[in-house]
Amino acid sequence: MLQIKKLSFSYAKDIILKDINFSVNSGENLAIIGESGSGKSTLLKLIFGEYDLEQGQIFWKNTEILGPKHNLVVGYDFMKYVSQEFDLMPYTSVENNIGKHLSRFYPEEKEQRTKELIKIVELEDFATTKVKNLSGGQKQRVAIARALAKEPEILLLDEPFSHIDNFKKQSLRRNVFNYLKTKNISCIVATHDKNDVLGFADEMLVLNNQKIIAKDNPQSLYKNPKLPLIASFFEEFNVINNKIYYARQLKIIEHSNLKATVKQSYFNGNSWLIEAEYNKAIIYIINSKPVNKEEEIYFKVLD
Ligand SMILES: Nc1ncnc2c1ncn2[C@@H]1O[C@H](COP(=O)(O)OP(=O)(O)OP(=O)(O)O)[C@@H](O)[C@H]1O
Repeated sequence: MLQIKKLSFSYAKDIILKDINFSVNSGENLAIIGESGSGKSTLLKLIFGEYDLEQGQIFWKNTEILGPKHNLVVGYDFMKYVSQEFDLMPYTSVENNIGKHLSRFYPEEKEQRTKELIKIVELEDFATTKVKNLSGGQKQRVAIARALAKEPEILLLDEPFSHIDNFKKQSLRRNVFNYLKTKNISCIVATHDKNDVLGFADEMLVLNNQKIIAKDNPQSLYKNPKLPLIASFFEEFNVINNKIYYARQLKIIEHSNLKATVKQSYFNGNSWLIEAEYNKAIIYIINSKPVNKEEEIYFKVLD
């Protein structure tokens, strides 16, 4: 189990994280969300041992994770970290990057393991390509495969699919997260993308103003977002009478005492997002078809 106890950290004078406490079980997938600059990457780097803590402690099982003041080399064998920078060897092939840390004394196993990982990240066609000739998304996939090569006990992923196109994203998420579950590898994912969370994370932690403001499973946080910040991570939402409603919880009807004026309609695949003015504020409603600008509509709120 990973345990974070009373962690606080500042870069120079700016306090980034204050009194952070949480734990992650073996095999658990924890998603960390929060606005840009809320400290997600910093928290991952602290867990990896890249910086010294100002206060608090981090443990993986019985090992205390210590920063550079105490360790000549950053990091531990049981933990891997895929940063937003990837840190690959550009002039070396995909397969050599992935197999780099695997033992050369067992060439057959090394080759088999490398092949297995290349398949997980769907890079079979690029196995012998030099990394410098890959796209950003392909490099990101090499970095993920390399982190998995020696089967860590815990994996830290910073925006792991951010450079990967939408065609590949969903299948890669399934490959990687299912692989981690089968191997009982704990995983912490910092992300802006709800699709990295819904369907994969066991728990979700929300960072804001140096603190954890919510921690629960994604289903609960999605169904009952207590704060606009949490709702905004998932979908377009409205605050009506101090309650949060997703756009799909507002329904246009023939007549009601809630009247709004339409400002814009946006096609979003399954339906249309209607932007309208209600009580001098902008609200969003999901509708099956577009509505003309300046048309007056009535709506009801579904609980
Ligand atoms: N090496 C550093 N030195 C000083 N300040 C830093 C450093 N790295 C990050 N910061 C600051 O710390 C704060 C948190 O940054 P961090 O990268 O952890 O946020 P984040 O939530 O991961 O953001 P994003 O979602 O944009 O990646 C930001 O205000 C950032 O400017």
